[in-house]
Amino acid sequence: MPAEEFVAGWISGALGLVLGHPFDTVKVRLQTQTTYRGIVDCMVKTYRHESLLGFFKGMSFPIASIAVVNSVLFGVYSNALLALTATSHQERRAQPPSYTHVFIAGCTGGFLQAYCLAPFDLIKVRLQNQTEPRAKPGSPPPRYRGPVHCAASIFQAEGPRGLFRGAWALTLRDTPTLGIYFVTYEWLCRQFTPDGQTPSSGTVLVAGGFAGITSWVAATPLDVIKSRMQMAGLKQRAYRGLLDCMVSSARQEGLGVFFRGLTINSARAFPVNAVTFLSYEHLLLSWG
Ligand SMILES: C[N+](C)(C)CCCC[C@H](N)C(=O)O
Repeated sequence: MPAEEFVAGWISGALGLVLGHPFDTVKVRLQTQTTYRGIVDCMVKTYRHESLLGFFKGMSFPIASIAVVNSVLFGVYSNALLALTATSHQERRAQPPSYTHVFIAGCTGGFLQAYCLAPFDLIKVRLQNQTEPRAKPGSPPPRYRGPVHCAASIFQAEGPRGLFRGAWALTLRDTPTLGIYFVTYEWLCRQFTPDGQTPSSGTVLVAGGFAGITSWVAATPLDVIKSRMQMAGLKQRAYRGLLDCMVSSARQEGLGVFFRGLTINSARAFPVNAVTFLSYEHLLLSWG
């Protein structure tokens, strides 16, 4: 099983992640809290109360973990394509796989990465939603002191299953939308590249960026539900399941609730995925 794809996926995931984290924090807060009037309001309040550091809450952990998850995504994707089409990453420019194969491989990668991602994503969302300013004397300490403490507290209170809260919604979110992700990327690359040639860096940036946006647009409704189910059990109300969360969110807040965070998700998706694909392709090219 070729391993370079896993390593390239890890490095490129980490690079994309740092760039996207501030957007991600604003997104999670907008989706799960009702105190903000919009993106700008949330940014201003976060900056005022918590300084720039507020935007980077919960980042050290994703860097180590979500980057590994990205490596599962790209590694499984590439190896699934190898199994389906008997072509390696290098051979695929000359013999491009069909979009059906790309979609199936993307869904496979998406499905497997969702399981690795679930506990890390839960911890990220919980930490991002702690809006207390850092270490102010006299103020009550935040519930979680950091990622390890957060994981341990959830584990203690709810057992290992607690760490997989929202995992089902996450799997439903990621399986089809990562199929869409790779199909969009491949399709755009092929539009701007003469047959059999390697796409230029500019093409990879644009195709990666739009692949990220398309995939996130499709993923946003379930992203909202996922984040809410992950917060359930804390301040927020508890839901009986995914469907209950969907129905009661829509009843209370209208259908618009499913598009919360769409703008910020898209704004984040472009740079993150442009950089992820560019570094992924470059690393694989340079390793021959
Ligand atoms: C499938 N879904 C849209 C959720 C994610 C697709 C893009 C993944 C990328 N690591 C990012 O964070 O943007």
